[in-house]
Amino acid sequence: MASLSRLSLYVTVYLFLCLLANLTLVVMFLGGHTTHQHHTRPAPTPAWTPASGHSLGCDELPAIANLTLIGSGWTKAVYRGWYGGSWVAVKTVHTAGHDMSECRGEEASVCYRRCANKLRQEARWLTKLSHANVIKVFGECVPEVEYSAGPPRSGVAAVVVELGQPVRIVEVLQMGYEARLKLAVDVGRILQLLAHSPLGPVLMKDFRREQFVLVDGSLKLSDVDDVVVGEPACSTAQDCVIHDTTKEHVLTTVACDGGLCHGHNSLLNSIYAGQHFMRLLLPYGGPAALEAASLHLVEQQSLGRLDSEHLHTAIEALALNYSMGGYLTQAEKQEIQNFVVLPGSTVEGEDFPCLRSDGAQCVQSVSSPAEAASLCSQLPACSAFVLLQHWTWTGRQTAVFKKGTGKVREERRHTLYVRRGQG
Ligand SMILES: Nc1ncnc2c1ncn2[C@@H]1O[C@H](COP(=O)(O)OP(=O)(O)OP(=O)(O)O)[C@@H](O)[C@H]1O
Repeated sequence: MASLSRLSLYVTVYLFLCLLANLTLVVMFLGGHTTHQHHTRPAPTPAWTPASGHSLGCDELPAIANLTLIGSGWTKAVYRGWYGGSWVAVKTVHTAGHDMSECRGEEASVCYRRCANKLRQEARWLTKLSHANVIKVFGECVPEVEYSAGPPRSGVAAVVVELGQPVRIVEVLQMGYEARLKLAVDVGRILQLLAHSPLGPVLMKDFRREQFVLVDGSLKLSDVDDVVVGEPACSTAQDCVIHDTTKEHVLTTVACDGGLCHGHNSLLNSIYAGQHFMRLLLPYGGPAALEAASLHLVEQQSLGRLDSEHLHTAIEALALNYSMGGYLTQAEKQEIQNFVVLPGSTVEGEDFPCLRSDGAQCVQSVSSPAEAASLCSQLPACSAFVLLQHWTWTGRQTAVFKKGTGKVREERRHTLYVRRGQG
């Protein structure tokens, strides 16, 4: 009964998310722009590339073309713009945002300056945190001038950064296992960075998906204006208690040592990351043999038993296990003996659909020819498979499974394996 009501809760949440996603699309359509599709490339503006190392400043800001608002939060309004042949994101003060509208008692210019300083501080922290999973800063312009509202132009505080796309739950849920595993590895690396950053141990007070963006399939930290640098102060262990998200139950306590709660930030970031990412990214869709380990990892994380360091190690180990096929049994590894190998050959057609992939072809990455042989043996329709010269980010090779070997032809870049007694 309990699992039935949990199931109906999941279905309701899922339907709500779908509805939300559709509404968002309608709103974006009516608004005349999409937040994630790049428009046709405009003509190049001044010679500049993100790799040039040249930092953009107030002089370059007016030359950023095709500005479109792509997102906003409490403090910032973010635009996409075109500069020197590349798309960039321009962060500005959100003049209609919470931080500006909350300070009614003060002069607008005072509030604006506070927000502009927050922008500048964020640019500094992003630069100091420099990492493959942190958005790159290309320049900033925070002039000491009077408050001036509107899109980025001279006189407006702005920080130019690498452009990403928002992390949308519906899209994440539609990703294949390997793409989700990549994001989980990225979360682990971001947690590790925050725990041992050049700034000291950093806590993301407001750890939500909105604080991250996707760039070419990688997760990157993009919003660090609301972080705490350094562990909280304490006088007894009681000050170092970590509660669950409802703030009602004590999850765990870290040591109070030398007046600081040691490991507090690392543990709390890990708990938040479990709720907002790992729960969605890890448990399902991978090899059945990895499911139990993945579920255990997510559970340990939510209970506050895995700090950032341990989570990072565990997720890297999981990814390595996946890439090497460490989960295969001896019997599964032996299946390859039932196949004949034909290097430089392929099969034309003979495709069949399967649960592992979309479309008419059965395509999947494999850790080795032995894993492909084992998978083929488990599929009643399968009598051969072709290994392509294509490897995924984990180093696994792409295999195409075939139902017959009617038309075998030469193909230098393929290796054909035919089940004995077939064809
Ligand atoms: N580099 C980027 N590329 C693309 N979109 C971005 C980028 N940075 C931020 N955004 C989008 O703009 C939104 C607002 O940006 P940001 O989170 O920095 O503002 P904020 O005012 O600090 O938000 P919050 O109130 O959540 O703290 C984000 O949720 C994200 O969707």
